[in-house]
Amino acid sequence: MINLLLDWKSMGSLFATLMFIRTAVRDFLPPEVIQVVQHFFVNIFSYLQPKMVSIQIQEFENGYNNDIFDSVQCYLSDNCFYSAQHLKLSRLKNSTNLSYTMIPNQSIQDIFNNGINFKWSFHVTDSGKGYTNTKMCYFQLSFHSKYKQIVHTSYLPHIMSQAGIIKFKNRGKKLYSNQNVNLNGNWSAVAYFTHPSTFDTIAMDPILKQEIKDDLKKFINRREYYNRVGRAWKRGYLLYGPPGTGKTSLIAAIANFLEFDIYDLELTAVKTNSQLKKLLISTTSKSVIVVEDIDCSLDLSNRKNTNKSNGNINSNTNQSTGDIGSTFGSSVSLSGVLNFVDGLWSSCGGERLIIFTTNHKEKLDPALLRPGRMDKQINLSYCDMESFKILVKNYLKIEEHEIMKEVEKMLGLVKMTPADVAEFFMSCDEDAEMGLKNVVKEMKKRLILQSQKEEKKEEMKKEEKGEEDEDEEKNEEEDEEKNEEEDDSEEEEEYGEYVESEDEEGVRICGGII
Ligand SMILES: Nc1ncnc2c1ncn2[C@@H]1O[C@H](COP(=O)(O)OP(=O)(O)OP(=O)(O)O)[C@@H](O)[C@H]1O
Repeated sequence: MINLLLDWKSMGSLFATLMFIRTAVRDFLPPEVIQVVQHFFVNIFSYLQPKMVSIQIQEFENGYNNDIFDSVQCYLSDNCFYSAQHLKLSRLKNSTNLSYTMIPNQSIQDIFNNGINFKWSFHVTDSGKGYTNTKMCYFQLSFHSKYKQIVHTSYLPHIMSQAGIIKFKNRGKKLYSNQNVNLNGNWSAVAYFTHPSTFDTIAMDPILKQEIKDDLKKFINRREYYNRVGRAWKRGYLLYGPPGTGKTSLIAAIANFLEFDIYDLELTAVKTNSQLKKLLISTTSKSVIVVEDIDCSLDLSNRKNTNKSNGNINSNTNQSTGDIGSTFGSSVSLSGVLNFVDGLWSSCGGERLIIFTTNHKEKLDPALLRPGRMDKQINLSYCDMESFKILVKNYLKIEEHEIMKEVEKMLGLVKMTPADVAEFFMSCDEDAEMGLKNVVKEMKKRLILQSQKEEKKEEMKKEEKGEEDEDEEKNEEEDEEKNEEEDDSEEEEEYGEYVESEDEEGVRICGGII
């Protein structure tokens, strides 16, 4: 007790001394000296403090979804359970997976490479401009400046590749957007929503549309049939056509029609065949598995080479064989992909639709296209009048218009994708006349460009042909000269020099030696 009193007494006198020194310094030292001293202490403190770097990853960049944000979100959702204090628990429709997600202003630690500590925090602000709402979300990564290089070369790439896999597992209907992720101020890697695209909003040939719907209905009602014939209950679709013709929209329409979840398989993020296998087996029944831009995901045209070296393309026993994904830093082989399409998950039960998309069908290996792997190939092409009418009805809320006659004439001459047309209709605020006029204007512009291009091509062809003709003439002349020389020398050898004369019937008669 006495010691404590003594301590308090000494503390009191210490404070009194400090106050005295402070007053003395203020009163007697010139302000310039005080400033220098202050500066000195600030420098010392900042030097002693760890130098932290922070990186902000925003959900939207220039109005577009930021892929990195998406990946970080997926990565952290799988890692936040052990380190966050407040969590949100959710589960996808039709899924058995539980998912823990963070609440705004929470931070978590992520230990990388057995010891490097990274701090992640999640924030939602009202000031930013989101794509569909005014909330702006971002993740902040903080770390010591000495790890800058590691973050750039190892940690962020690690997150991206992990996210590719986690995303696949959890994505559900989140394939197309994460717009509703922020509506309640929380984030969730497994948030899903329904893409508004339906068969009614898709602009395509009505007969083809009906055919697809019938095919899908038949497929989902055939459990018994698939069981009886001993086949996996799956169906493979290939959607092909130029960009902007509605491949992604059709996938959403199919999923909505069947009420299936969608899994977006990013093949480039999958490292090995066995990983691919695990991912596919972990998909739930009643799902659509999508591999977009298959020609860009893997160099599938290499199959022939692979086949030669392997002898057996469908064997999946050797991981190193058919390692065509290696160019993309992944070792998923064509055999892995083909096995997957062939019904690797037949043991899982439940129906699955596998949809591949490509802008370049001609680049795909025939092995991937054969029936059984791709049961249905759907070509989505440029706008024809039928699909144009659907777009007019959906966007402009009209069925007929005088200008549509002009459009009909031009559609046969100019290539317009449904996405092009939709863009013009979107920007006219439902003013039908303005929308249609803008489309016609664009078509005329394209028509002029198209004819200019064709003229140029014609000219180039003519020039090339002219050069070729000249070359040919030259070659012919040279050949003739050569032949004549050869003939002369041959005959000279046999007969010596000869004279040439023609008889009455025009038959050439070679004279003998004169
Ligand atoms: N057939 C269509 N019917 C209705 N809207 C369409 C159609 N095609 C394109 N669109 C519109 O254009 C946008 C882009 O289309 P979408 O992404 O489906 O095309 P895509 O063929 O998948 O393109 P990409 O090959 O570049 O992925 C869609 O959001 C939709 O609004």
